[in-house]
Amino acid sequence: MYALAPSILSADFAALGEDVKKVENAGAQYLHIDVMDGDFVPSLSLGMPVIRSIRKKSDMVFDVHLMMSHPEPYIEEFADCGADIITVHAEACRHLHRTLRQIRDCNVKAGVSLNPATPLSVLEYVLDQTDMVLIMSVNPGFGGQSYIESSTNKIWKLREWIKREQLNVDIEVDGGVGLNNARTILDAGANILVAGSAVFNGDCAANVKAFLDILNDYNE
Ligand SMILES: O=C(CO)[C@@H](O)[C@H](O)COP(=O)(O)O
Repeated sequence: MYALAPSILSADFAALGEDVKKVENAGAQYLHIDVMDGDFVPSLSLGMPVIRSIRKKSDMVFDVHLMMSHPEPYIEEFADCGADIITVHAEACRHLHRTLRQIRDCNVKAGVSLNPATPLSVLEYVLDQTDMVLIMSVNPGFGGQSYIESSTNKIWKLREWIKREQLNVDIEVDGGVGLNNARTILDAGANILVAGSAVFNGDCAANVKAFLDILNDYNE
């Protein structure tokens, strides 16, 4: 399954509910929600009350990306807010294996994210406990950055590994994803594209449709 996950970090926060409806009505399947703590990343974004509010307005898959140091005490509450997938950073968890179990115990899919400098090897003993790997293709914290080219090779290697082990793990890519590089990223083996500025800058319905046209070629 191939999907688009518009990142609300680039939405208009004064009209967030409307922006969410726009991308949902245009056919986006996932909604990427970045939670930033000002410690793991040098920025702050939004938290549980916002997620609860938009959950009432949307049936999309809520893909909650915790860019937080030590997220463990908050997992249950994010699940209760309506997250369908909770992704934590390998770099931010003291006991990653335990945290992934904790997420799955909430009946939510468990994702692991890797910063650009983090090697795939940190996944060696947790890949079979993981529903999705989120490859950060920018250093996390801000929208509108340029795609780091070495991410493509990382995606290839991870897809080969998942195939070799016959696992069912999604690969999501986040940062600098646009219509210009979407096919390269999908060809490398990703199946979920996060896009912030490439969706919300300009006509979001038309932008979503342009991404879905590409993704549909892979869904066939
Ligand atoms: O996690 C992040 C940034 O840290 C992202 O989800 C951004 O929101 C992606 O923005 P673009 O690079 O697509 O503008």
